[in-house]
Amino acid sequence: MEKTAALNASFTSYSLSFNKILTPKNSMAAVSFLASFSPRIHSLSSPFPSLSIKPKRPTNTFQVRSVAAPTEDVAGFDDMVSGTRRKYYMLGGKGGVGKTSCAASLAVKFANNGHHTLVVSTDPAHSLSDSFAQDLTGGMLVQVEGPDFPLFAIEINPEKAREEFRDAAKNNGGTGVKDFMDGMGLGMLVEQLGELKLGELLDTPPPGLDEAIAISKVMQFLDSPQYSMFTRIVFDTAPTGHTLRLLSLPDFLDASIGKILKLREKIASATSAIKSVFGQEETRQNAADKLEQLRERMVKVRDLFRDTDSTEFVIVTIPTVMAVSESSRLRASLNKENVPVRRLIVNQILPPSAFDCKFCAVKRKDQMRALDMIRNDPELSSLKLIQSPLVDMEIRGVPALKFMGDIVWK
Ligand SMILES: Nc1ncnc2c1ncn2[C@@H]1O[C@H](COP(=O)(O)OP(=O)(O)OP(=O)(O)O)[C@@H](O)[C@H]1O
Repeated sequence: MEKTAALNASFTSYSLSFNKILTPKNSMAAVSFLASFSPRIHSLSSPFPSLSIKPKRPTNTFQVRSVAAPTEDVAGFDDMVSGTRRKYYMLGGKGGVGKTSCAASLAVKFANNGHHTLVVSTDPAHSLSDSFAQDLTGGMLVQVEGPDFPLFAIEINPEKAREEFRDAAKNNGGTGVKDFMDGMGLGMLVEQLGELKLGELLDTPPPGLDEAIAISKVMQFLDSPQYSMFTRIVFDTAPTGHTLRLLSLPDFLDASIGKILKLREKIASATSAIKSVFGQEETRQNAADKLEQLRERMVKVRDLFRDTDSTEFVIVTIPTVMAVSESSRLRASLNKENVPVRRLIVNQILPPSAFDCKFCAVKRKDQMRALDMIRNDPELSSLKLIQSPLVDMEIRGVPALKFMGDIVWK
C-alpha cells in the first residue's frame, strides 16, 4: 500500500513537472493543478519500474526548476474521443521517432474509452506486433489482448497489395498487350498513348502505391456492414517520404488507371483479334471491373485524407533539428494537399531532473533549441504541441502503451 502511494506520488510529480514549467510564481498553481489530476493518476500502475522509484521530495516541496519551456498544450483527447461517428487518425513522421508507439497508445486509449477500435499498419516495415508484444502478423484482423474494449489490429502486407495491382493492370492492357499490338503491326495505336509508360508503371510501381492500396483495402472492408462497429481507426503510416508520395499518388494513379482503361477500350474496339489476348469476355470484364474498383478506391483514399470532419493527420517528431525540419516540410506538403493537421507530438523529451549530468545537460540544451525551432516555425507553430517524455525502458505491451497513452493523450 505504502509502495503504491509512493509510486503514485512519484509518477504524479514526474508527469506533471514534465508537463509544466515550474517557476516560483506558478508553483502553487502547479500544485493545485497536480491535485486536480491525482485521482486519474492514482489509478495508473507504471509498467516502468525505474520510473516508480520513490519521490525525490514530497510533492508540495519539490524543487521548482525551469527545465523546458515550450508552449505546451494538452492533446484535447476529450474532443478526439467524443462521438460515435467513425474517425480516422493517421500518425506519421520521420522513421524511428515513435509513430508506432504513439499510434498504438492512442488505439489502446480509444478502446479503453469504449470505442471499437482498429489500428492499422501500412508501414512496409511493420512494428505493431513488436509494440503490442503480440503476434499480429498475417494481414488479417487480430484482436489485441488487454484493453477493456475490443481493439483489433491489422498489418497489411504491402507486397501482396502491389501484386494485386500488377495483376489487375496487366490483365487490362499492360506490357503483354503492347507486345501483342506491336506484333500485330498496331504499335502505332499504343504509341499514340505513348506517354503512358505502361511497362514502367507495371514493372516498377510508383513508391507509395503499396501503402495507398493497403489503405484502400482497409477502407474496402470497413465499408461492409459487418465492420460498421469500428468507430475509431488509427493508422500507423510509413515514414515521411512514403507518405508524401502517397499523397500525390492517388491523382497520378487515377489518371494512369483511367488511361489504362481507355487504352483497353480503344484496343478492343480496334480489332476483335485482341480478344485472344484478354481471353474470355467474362474474364476481361472481371479484370476491368477490378481495375475500375481499384481506381475508385484510390479516389476514396485521396478524399479520406482530405476529409476534415472525419480525418486527422497527427505528425510525430522528436526534438532534434533534423526531425523538426522534416516535420516542417511534411506539414507544408500536407497543407498543400489540404490534409487536416492539428496536432504535433514531440516525443522522447528528456524528463526534468534537478541534477543533470554533463551529457544530459547538453542534450537538454539541444532539445530546447529544437523546441524553440518548433515555436518559431511557420508550419508548426500553429499546431497543438503535445510533449511525450523519453522513458528509460522500451514501450512494449498493452500496460506500457496505456501508461504512455495516459501521458500523451490528455
Ligand atoms: N518516449 C519514448 N521513450 C522511450 N522509448 C521510446 C519512446 N517512444 C518510442 N520509443 C522506442 O523507440 C523505438 C522506435 O519506436 P517506434 O517503433 O514507435 O517508432 P516508429 O517511428 O514507428 O519507427 P519506424 O519508422 O521504424 O516504424 C522503439 O523501441 C520504442 O519503444
